[in-house]
Amino acid sequence: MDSSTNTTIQQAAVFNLVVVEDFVFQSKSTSLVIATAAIATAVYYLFSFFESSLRDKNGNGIPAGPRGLPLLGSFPFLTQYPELTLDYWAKKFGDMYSIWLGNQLFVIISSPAIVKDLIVTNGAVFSSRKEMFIKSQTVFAGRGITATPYNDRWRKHRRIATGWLNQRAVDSYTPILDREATVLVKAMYQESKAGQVPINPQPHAGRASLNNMLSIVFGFRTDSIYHPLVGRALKLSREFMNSTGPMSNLVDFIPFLQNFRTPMRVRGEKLHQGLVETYGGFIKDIEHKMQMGVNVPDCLAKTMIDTKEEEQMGHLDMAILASAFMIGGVETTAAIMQWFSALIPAYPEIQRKAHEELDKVVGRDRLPTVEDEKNLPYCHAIIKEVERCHNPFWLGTPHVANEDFTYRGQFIPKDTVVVLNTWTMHHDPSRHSEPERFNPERYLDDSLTSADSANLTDPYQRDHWMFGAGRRICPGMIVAEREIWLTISRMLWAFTMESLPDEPIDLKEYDGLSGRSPVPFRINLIPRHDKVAQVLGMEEAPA
Ligand code: HEM
Repeated sequence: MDSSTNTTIQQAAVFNLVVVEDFVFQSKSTSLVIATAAIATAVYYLFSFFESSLRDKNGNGIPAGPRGLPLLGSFPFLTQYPELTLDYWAKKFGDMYSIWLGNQLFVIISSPAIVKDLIVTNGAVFSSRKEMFIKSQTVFAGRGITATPYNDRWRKHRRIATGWLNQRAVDSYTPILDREATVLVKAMYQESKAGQVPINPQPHAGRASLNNMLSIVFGFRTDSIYHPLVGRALKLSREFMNSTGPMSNLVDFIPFLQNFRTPMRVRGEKLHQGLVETYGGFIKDIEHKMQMGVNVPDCLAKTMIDTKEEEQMGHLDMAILASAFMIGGVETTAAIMQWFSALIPAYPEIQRKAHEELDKVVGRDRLPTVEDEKNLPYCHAIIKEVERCHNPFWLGTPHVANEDFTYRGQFIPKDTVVVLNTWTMHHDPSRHSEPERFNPERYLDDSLTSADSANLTDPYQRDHWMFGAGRRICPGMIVAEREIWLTISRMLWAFTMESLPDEPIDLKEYDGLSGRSPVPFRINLIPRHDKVAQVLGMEEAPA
C-alpha cells in the first residue's frame, strides 16, 4: 500500500469530518435559519440529556465519544471511508468509544484485548445481531444466518452451515477448489493471449469464487465468465455489498422513516426478490429433480431438502440460507484475489522472492497444491499481508449486546451495536511496524492458518481480524483460506504481474459499502517460463 495515498485519504476523511463537524448552515432566509437552529438546539439538548442519562446502577456512564448532530448523530461523518473516521476517533477517544447513529448507540472497539474480553470471553452477551431494517428485515426477511439474532434459529442455521464448512467437509470438496483455481489461471492465460494483452483479472476471480460456492451450495458450476448466471449472481452480491453497510442506511436508525416506501427500502425489496428468485429457484429445481428420482450431487441444498421436515426449514429459510452462502462466500474471497492482483504489480522484488521460493519448493513441472502451503512461508505471508492491508470488511459484521454490561467502569447498555474497528487494529504501529507499508516479511514466522490463529490465547499474536471474532466468527474461514491459497499461489507460480505504464491502479478507492473490492483495473500477466502453457494443458500460446 502506498503511504502517500493513505495519507491523502486520511486527510480527505478528516477534512470532511471537520467541515461537517462545523456544520455551517448557509441559507438566504434568516428566519428559516433561526427556526431550524432553535429546533436543532432543542433536539440536541434532549439528545444530550438522554445520552448522559444512560448509566448503570453504580452510576457508570457509556463510553465517551463524538457528540454528533441532532437526530442524525454521527451518521454524516461515516458516509465515505468510515474506517478512516473511526480510526480518527479511536486516536481521539481511545480503544473503546461510543457513537450514535440516529437512535442507535454503537460502541467501537479498537484493541485486541477488548475484543477478546467482550466478544470472546463474554460471548454469551456479545454474540447477537441488530435486526437492521434494510439488511435483516427487508433483504433477509428475518432469516439468513449472518443477520439473525443470537437465538435458536441462528444455532440451527449455524449448525447446518458448519456441516458444509468444517475441515472434513472442506477436505472432501478440495478437488473442486483445486480445479477452479487451475481454471482461473488458464482463463487468465487465455484471455491475456499468453501475456500479450492486458486484462482485468476481477471477473475471473469473481467466477472462481462463484463456482466454488455454486458447487458447495447447489452442486453445479458455470463454464465461462460470459455465462449469464455469472453476471446475475455477481450483481446480486455486489448489490448486497452496496446496500447493506453496517452504518450506511439512515433508514435503519430513524425508525419513523421505515413507515415509508423510501428508495432504499424499494432497493432492499428488489434485492430480496432477486435472491429468492435466483437461489430459491435453484432449490426448487433440485427438489423437483429429487422428487423425480434424478441423481443430484451432494450439496448444501440437497442436505437442506433432505432434512427440511426434521429441521423445520421452509422454502424461504432454505432460499435465504443459500443466499447467505452465495453472498458471504463469493465477493469476499474474490475481493482478496482482486486486491492481491491490484497491488502485487507494484512489488517486483516481492514477486521475485515468491518466484524463487516456488521454483525451489514446487519446481516448474507442476502447480502448487494444498500440501505445499506449509513449505512456502513467503507465499503464505504475502496472502496474510494482503488480508491485513485490504480486509474486505473493515467494519466486520457488528455484534450486539443482548444484556446490559459494564466493562472497565464503562456501561454498555443492552442492544448496543459493537463494531470491531479492524482498520485501526490492522494499522497499529506497536503491532505492525510501518503499518502503511505492504511488507509480507512481517508474517514470515507465522505458519498458522487464520482459522488456527483466531484460537490463540494471546489476541495480540493473532494474524489479523478479517474473519471477525467470537461465536459469530466467519464459519467459512477454512474454505476461504484454501480457495485463496490455491488461486494466489498458482497466479504467482504462473505469472509475473505488471501494471501498465499509462493506467495507474487506484488502491485508495473501492466499490462497496459493507464489502469492498478494488475499482476496475488492468494488468499484464506474463507467463513466467515455457512450462506454464504445458502444465496448464495449453501447448500453444492462444492466437
Ligand atoms: C475472505 C473471505 C471472507 C471474509 C473476509 C469473511 C468475513 C466474515 C466476517 C467478518 C464475518 C462476521 C464475523 C463476526 O460476526 O465476528 C463473517 C461471517 C460469516 N461468513 Fe464469512 N468471510 C469470508 C468468507 C466466507 C466464506 C467462503 C463463507 C462460506 C459460505 C462465509 C460464510 C459466512 C457466514 C455464513 C457468516 C455468518 C456467521 C454468523 O453470523 O454466525 N464467509 N464472515
